[in-house]
Amino acid sequence: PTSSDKISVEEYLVDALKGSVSLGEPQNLASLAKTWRGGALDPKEQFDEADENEGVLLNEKLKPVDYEYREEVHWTKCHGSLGIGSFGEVYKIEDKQTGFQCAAKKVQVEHFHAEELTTCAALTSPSVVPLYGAVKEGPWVTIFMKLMEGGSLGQLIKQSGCLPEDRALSYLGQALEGLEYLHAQNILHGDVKAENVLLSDDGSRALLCDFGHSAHLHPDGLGKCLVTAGDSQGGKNLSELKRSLCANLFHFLFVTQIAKEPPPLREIPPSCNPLTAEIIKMGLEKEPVQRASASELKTKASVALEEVGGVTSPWKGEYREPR
Ligand SMILES: CN1C=C[C@@](O)(C#Cc2ccnc(-n3nc(C(N)=O)c4cc(F)ccc43)c2)C1=O
Repeated sequence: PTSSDKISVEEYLVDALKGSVSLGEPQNLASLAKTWRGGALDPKEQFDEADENEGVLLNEKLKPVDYEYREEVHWTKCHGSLGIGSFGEVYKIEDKQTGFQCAAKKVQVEHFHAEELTTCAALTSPSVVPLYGAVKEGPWVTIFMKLMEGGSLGQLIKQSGCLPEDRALSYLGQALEGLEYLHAQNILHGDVKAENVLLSDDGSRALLCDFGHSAHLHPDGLGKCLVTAGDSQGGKNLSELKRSLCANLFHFLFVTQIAKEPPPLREIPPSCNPLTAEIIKMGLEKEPVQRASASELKTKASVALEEVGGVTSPWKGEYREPR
C-alpha cells in the first residue's frame, strides 16, 4: 500500500470510536477528543451533529447504554450548578443506572480545547482531580470528574473572609505538589487560582482542577526556558505559575487583590511565621532566575506547616475579617 493508503494507528482507533460512547482507556479519549471542534457547519451538517453522541468513559460507575450516554436519558443533573470553570458550568450529576454521583463540566464545542482532556486524561496524582471521561452530545462536550464536596478554595475564602495560616500553608503545599507533578509530566496548567483548587468534604485534601487553559510542554521547550535557580526542572512558564500560586497564598491569607505588581510585601502580617513570609517573598520574586522551584516552595511550605504546629484550625471556622 502507498503511504497515502496507510492510515495511522490513531486514525484507525478514532474511526472505531466515532459515533459511539464506550468504556475505555485515557488514550482512547485523548485521541477522540482531538476530533471535537466547533466551527461553521452547513445546515445539513448542523442537523446531523445535533443528534451525535460519542465519547469514552473511564469510570465503570458511569455506564453507557447501547453505545450511548445522553443527558436526561442516561445521566441527569442534580439541582443547581457547583461553579463556573473556564468556558463552562460545572454540575453535580447522577448516573441513572448506577446512582453514582460525580461532577460534570459542560462546554460548548466551539469553546472546547482538546488539551483540557489530553493533558489530564492519564494523570494519577492525589493532588489532581481525577477525570472520569467525556462525551460529545450535539454541540456540547460534557467532561466528567470526581465530585469534590468541599467545594473550591475560592468559595472557602469568600465564606471565611481569610484563611488561618496553617490551612493556607496546607493547601499551598498540596497545590504545589500537584503543580510539581504536572511539570514532571511536561504539562502547564495555565490558570492556577483559588477557584481551581478543590477541597475534599472534610477540608483535609486540596486538588488542582480546570485544564481548560493547559498545554503540553515539550521537554525541549523547558530546556529553552530554563530560568530558575531552582532544580533543573524549573521552567519560565512554571516559575510564572509558582509566582501566581504564591501570590495566591498571599490572597489566601490576606485576601489582597492579586495586583499586576507583586503585592506589597510589607503587608505580610507580623503574626505570620517567618518561614511563611519567606515563602511568599521567594515565590513572588520578580526575577524568574531568582525564583524558587516548585519543589523548593513545596518543601518550605511543609516545614512552615510543621513550625506552626500542623493543621489545627477548624474546617470552616467562624468568619475572619480580611486585612
Ligand atoms: C479533571 N478535569 C476535568 C475537567 C477539568 O478541566 C475541570 C474543571 C473545573 C473547573 C472549574 N470548577 C470545577 N469544579 N469541579 C468541582 C467538583 N469536581 O466537585 C467543583 C465544585 C465546586 F464547588 C466548584 C467548582 C468545581 C471543575 C478538570 O480539571
